[in-house]
Amino acid sequence: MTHPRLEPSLSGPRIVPVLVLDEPDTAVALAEALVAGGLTTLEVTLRTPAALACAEAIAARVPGALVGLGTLIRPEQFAQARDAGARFVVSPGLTDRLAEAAKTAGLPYLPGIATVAEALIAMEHGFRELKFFPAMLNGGAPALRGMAPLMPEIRFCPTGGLKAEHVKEILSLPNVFALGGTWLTPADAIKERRWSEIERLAREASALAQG
Ligand SMILES: O=C(O)C(=O)C[C@H](O)[C@H](O)COP(=O)(O)O
Repeated sequence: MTHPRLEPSLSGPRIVPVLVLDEPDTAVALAEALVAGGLTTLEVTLRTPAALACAEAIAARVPGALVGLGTLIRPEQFAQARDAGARFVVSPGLTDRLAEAAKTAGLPYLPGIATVAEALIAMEHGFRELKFFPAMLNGGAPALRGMAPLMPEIRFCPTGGLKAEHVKEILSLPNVFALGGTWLTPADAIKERRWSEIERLAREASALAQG
């Protein structure tokens, strides 16, 4: 059995800002800047105590944003993500217990893989959309190109070490449906509430992805 997919819900540029958030009002302002810059699919990482509240606030208050939760590393986090209104979920790696929790939650799920063997295990669980992580450490575009003929039904979202200069090459690969990263949301820009700078970074990334 295959799992529900994220790719059909994506709209606009195939770039997913990966967000580390501390407070819901700031999260909403940041998400508004990203959406204004054209990036509408947002991943809130479960790395901070306020992450669930931040994702919930974005889902409720930022029209046009498709919000997911990332960094799910424990099975119970899948139900928490669903209850917070997440439309997709992401993990840095995959275990049997995470796979079962993802199937129960029923949300589109991107399990992280770093090797061919891990991709095959994810396929055995029925997942066809995978996060390739950390992408640049594990070979970047050439590694993805190498995996394409082996498992043509797998669609990847690489993250980890990606910057604006990687966007064009990576999105041109046949087995990549999107890519993600934190480079669009520098921590100092968030801290100093420089929303126009974030909007500009988002607009530049959107143009690269569509060009
Ligand atoms: O595993 C998770 O859920 C993560 O949040 C990992 C992130 O996708 C990367 O850490 C991206 O981070 P950068 O390399 O700074 O772009």
